[in-house]
Amino acid sequence: MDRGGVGGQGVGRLATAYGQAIAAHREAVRRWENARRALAAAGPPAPDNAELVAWLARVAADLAGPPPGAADLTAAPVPVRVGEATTLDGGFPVLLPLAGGAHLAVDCDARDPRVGELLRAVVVRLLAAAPAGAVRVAGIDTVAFGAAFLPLRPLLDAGVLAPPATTAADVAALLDEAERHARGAQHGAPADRELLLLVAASAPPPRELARLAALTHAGPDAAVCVLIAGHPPAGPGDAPPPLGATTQLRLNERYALVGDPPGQPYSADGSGLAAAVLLDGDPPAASVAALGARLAAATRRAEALRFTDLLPAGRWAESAGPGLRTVLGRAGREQVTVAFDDATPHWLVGGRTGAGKTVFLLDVLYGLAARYAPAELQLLLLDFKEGVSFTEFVPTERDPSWLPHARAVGIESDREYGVAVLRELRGELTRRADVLKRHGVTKLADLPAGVRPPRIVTVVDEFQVLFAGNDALARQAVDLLEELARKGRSYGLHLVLASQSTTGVEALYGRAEAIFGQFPLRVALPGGGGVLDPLNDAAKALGIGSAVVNTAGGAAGANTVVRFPDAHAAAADLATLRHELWAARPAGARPPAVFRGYETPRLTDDPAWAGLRPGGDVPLALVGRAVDVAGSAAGFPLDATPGRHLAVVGTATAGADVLRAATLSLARQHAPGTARFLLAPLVAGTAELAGDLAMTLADAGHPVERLDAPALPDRIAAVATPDQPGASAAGGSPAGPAAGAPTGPAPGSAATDAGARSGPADAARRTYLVVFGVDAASAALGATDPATFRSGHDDLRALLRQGPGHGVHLLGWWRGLRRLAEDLGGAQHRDDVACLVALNVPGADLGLHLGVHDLSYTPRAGRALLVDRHDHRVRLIVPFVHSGPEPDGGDDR
Ligand SMILES: Nc1ncnc2c1ncn2[C@@H]1O[C@H](COP(=O)(O)OP(=O)(O)OP(=O)(O)O)[C@@H](O)[C@H]1O
Repeated sequence: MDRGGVGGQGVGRLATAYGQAIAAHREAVRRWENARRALAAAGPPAPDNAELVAWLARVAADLAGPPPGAADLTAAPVPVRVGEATTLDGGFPVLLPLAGGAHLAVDCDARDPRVGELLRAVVVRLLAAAPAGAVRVAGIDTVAFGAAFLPLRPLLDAGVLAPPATTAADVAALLDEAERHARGAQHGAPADRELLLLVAASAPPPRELARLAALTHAGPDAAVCVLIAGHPPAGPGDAPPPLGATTQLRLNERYALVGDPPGQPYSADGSGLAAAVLLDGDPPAASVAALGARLAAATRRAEALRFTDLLPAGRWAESAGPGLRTVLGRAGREQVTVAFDDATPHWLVGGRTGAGKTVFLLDVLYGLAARYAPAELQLLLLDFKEGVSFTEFVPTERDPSWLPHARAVGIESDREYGVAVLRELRGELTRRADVLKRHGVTKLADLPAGVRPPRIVTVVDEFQVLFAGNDALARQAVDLLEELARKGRSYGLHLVLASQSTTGVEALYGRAEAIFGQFPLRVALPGGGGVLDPLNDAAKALGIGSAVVNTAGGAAGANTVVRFPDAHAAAADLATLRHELWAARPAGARPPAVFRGYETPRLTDDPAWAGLRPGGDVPLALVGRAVDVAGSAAGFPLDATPGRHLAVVGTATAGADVLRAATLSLARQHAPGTARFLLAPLVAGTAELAGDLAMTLADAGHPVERLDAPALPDRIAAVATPDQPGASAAGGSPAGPAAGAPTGPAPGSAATDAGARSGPADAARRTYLVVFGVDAASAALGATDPATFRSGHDDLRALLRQGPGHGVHLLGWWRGLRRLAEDLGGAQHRDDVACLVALNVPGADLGLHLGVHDLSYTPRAGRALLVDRHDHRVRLIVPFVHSGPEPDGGDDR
């Protein structure tokens, strides 16, 4: 049994001593030393034996070292038992160095049952030696279709063993993954390395074998350990690729012959261990099951991602100067950080509905808000769909807290709101460009900390809605988006565009590339592969709670699969954090401006209402809330210019509400007795509203008259021109209350008469003629006076042109554009009513009436278009509605 240089007698004694030592780990070193001393006493050891002694001593020391489950398999090889050597003096365990850059090859494949058993035993021992989660196993079995791995089923169930690769394509994909793993490990921090144990139960085809062989040369930093069976193959053929750092086993009928382990040879001449080895059999099924259960439990524990894991140790501790960063989740055991910076200034996020888009955004937004103070970060949050994505961040009756970074939040937004947000951002961009210029720098990051404005992250959920109309509004959105995407990077303006569908986005007038080329960071949630390159199908296999994060514009090969925690399931943590941040808000911080698409605003709830008081120069007729970022009140100043009248147009009954809001807001700007109101409820259903309105106005001390259609022409004639009797405001000898009028001139009106006659330009002396359904009076207005040949229409037109000059304004609701145009006397007179609120009027008709060819307006419930022909303002508004209790007129100031 004397094979090579290891002397049989000496080895026998050493082995016996070592065999006993291994049985009692803690005793190993001491006994080994005893054995060595005994050997030394017997004479100088042969050089070969000295090496064996050294190596076995180290093995023994190792065994006495880390307890099971604690070995670091990527730092250095660990001794793993493969069987028992038999000598004349008895047996001793054979331990081979594996992992830490050392590998194993067996010349027979797993069709020899001993090989399968050996591979499984080694897999189990390596897994048992390392901490849970530190080893991942991938199997290759192209010969027996994975049969070699069947007994390891509990490990498969535990998620530490991948389903074996059984076809050439599977093997190629597995090697791709292994090579990526190796590259990642080589560039990653040593502490984060996970060992990939590649187990080939048979040698793969030559190409793949060459790749497998290359991995054995990659060194310990690659964190790969290869166990390959069927190598080198028996029989003739091309020389197989040489393996690096590998212990080679050869099987004969009964035994295995063990080659020299890498770096720790048994022999001087490469002949290996001079003892036949009986390989270990399968590990007991119960042990495999127990190991699987232990690893599965540990994996569950390790993988339980909590929302709080995303948060930093301290709040608002980071500077946004170089960019914004937050932890999104984990890839394997590694934390994944995402950034808004020069490399990834904008993000594109895709995922089918229910894929976790809202959760993803909440994770990111709260993660950022916890890291950066509001002076470093602001948020504009815009959602186009029905849902609750961003309601978190705004105060409600139940929870008054808000996220202090949120500047504006749009919930179920209109496209117009979206464009308003983009316009606001462009304004910000221009302002920032000035600041940068003044400081002689080209990037926000280069500004001194004291003057550096916050970075602004704008999230647009379901952004494709912006382009849905293929109209002027869509074109504006595209223009704005392109400019912001292009320039935002330098100015600290970042965009997150999220969508459940990128179809329609292609129709970006050929500018999709120009826009999305500026979005290097792509996040594909389940069903969101559309944001990746067409050749990149990494999103196909995603489950809820994971995403492909790609920093190369979606290109294949730059994917990281990230798991992120379920923010919905951590509502209490979110609320705690929000309250904490809210409590820390800077003094004077204001809650975000909120636009809720479904809301029906009431005049008396609007902050502008509270600010109205008598004494201003030009009274303002408020009609609704603008669809803009600030949610400002929308209205018309009614000054002395000809044409300062209000026409509300459309059949929608909201027309009456708009007139009511305009009337009440005007009344609030007049001291009692300085304005009078002539109310003509001509449309069925408006009498009650006019009655209530009259009562409210009278309670506030304003003279009110009610008119019916027949009385209207005379009153119009009376107030149309300054020289008409009764033209002046505040009860200047009105014809008396019309039928059913509840009030006459208010008490005290006589006292104001003198003032009313003091001059037509006196803004404090006004008459407001409020007609609910001017079109209903067309017969009465059309009638001609047989003596003068003047019709009511002539007087109406005189009023429109001359009335404002002496304080008389018409507030009229027409139910059709044609009637309005007719009453005005044709298109050339359209400026005679300069203030228009269009309700359900087709956009094309409105454009025609106004002489504006590219007017984009789609009539819909709860929206109106405000047009002021004098200052060329056209904007979408949400008209004030009348519901609930009456306001209390002008007395509650
Ligand atoms: N990381 C996660 N882990 C576990 N469950 C998750 C995770 N992310 C999301 N979910 C679950 O998936 C469901 C859908 O999530 P979410 O509301 O974010 O989807 P969405 O894409 O915004 O849907 P929609 O577009 O229809 O509003 C929720 O029930 C949520 O709890």
